[in-house]
Amino acid sequence: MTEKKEIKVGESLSIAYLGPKASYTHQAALDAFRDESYTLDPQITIEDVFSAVQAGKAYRGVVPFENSTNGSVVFTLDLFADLHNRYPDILVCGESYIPVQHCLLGHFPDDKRGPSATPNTASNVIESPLSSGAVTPTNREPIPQKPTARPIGDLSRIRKIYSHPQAWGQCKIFLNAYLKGIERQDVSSTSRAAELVSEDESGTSAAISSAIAAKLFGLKVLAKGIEERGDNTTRFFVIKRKDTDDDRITDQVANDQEQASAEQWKSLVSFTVDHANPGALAHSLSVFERYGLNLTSINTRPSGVENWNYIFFVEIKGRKIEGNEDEGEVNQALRDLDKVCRGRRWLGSWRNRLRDSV
Ligand SMILES: O=C(O)C(=O)C[C@]1(C(=O)O)C=C[C@@H](O)C=C1
Repeated sequence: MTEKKEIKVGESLSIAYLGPKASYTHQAALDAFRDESYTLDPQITIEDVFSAVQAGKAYRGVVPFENSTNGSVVFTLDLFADLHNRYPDILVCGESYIPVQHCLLGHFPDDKRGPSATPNTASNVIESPLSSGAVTPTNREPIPQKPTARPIGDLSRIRKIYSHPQAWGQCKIFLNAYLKGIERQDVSSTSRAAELVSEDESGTSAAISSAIAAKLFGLKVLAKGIEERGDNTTRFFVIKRKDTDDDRITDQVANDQEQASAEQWKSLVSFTVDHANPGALAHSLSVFERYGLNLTSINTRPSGVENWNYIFFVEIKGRKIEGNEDEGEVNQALRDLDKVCRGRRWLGSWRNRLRDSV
């Protein structure tokens, strides 16, 4: 996806993304903003991306939203839930699908590293899933899955693995088979994990990250394609501030090209319901059916108001038309939703990119 923008001579627009360089979000940012007039600006956390866009320091932001194997990125959903009203002007204005092939990155034993780089003799280090019992049927897993990837190097010295929390769930089978019981540490991104391992003098840590990160941080690929599904894909959102000047231009151009194809668009809305009222959620969802709007995803997060109350995120096929609140199916559905839900927040419309990439 490539965004259009009004080009002002000499101006470089900043795109905030979850960094450091070589994160999957970096790849998504490169995919969405190919034009050289954009400057990609790595941030430490997903929240920093929201803050930079909300504060107007960044023209756009790129954040992970969901993974095809491991589901929603809850950090991002919580920022959209915005329980403390810190990001009132953030809207989604684009999406990007990036195939995610994870590698285990680390050091080979012959790397010149510190004295502690001695083999880990802990009995819980599994060298082969086939001989180790890791694929033995159990009550919990009667048909155990075998990892599709095998280590290229020796993993016996690894004592700690770093990665982004989303990655663990995408590589469960490999980790269970070859690195069961090894300490795992969550870090802010997979490329940050690679950076930390590159700084580890002992040579006994590893990262789940990308092959690009291996090159950037000078690490060895100890195993490749360790995700459990070959079609593993993460979806990223491009976010903007709702009052960004260039939107009018972007939307206008898009409008001319696609007047008749609301199907080509997706929209996100969040709402809360009165949990004491039976049917409150069903009534809220029925407004989309009423206007023939197909739902493409539903998520929930705790509402922050009361335990066991939720904020619902609904994604639909269709586009909100700005200006005239009574025009178009999405506008009408939102008007009806306001009558049945407790509170609602509009979170944007953007071009559907699913068919472009997978
Ligand atoms: O850590 C990164 O490299 C990211 O860009 C984040 C992220 C995510 O949050 O889903 C992106 C893609 C992968 O699914 C794993 C991690």
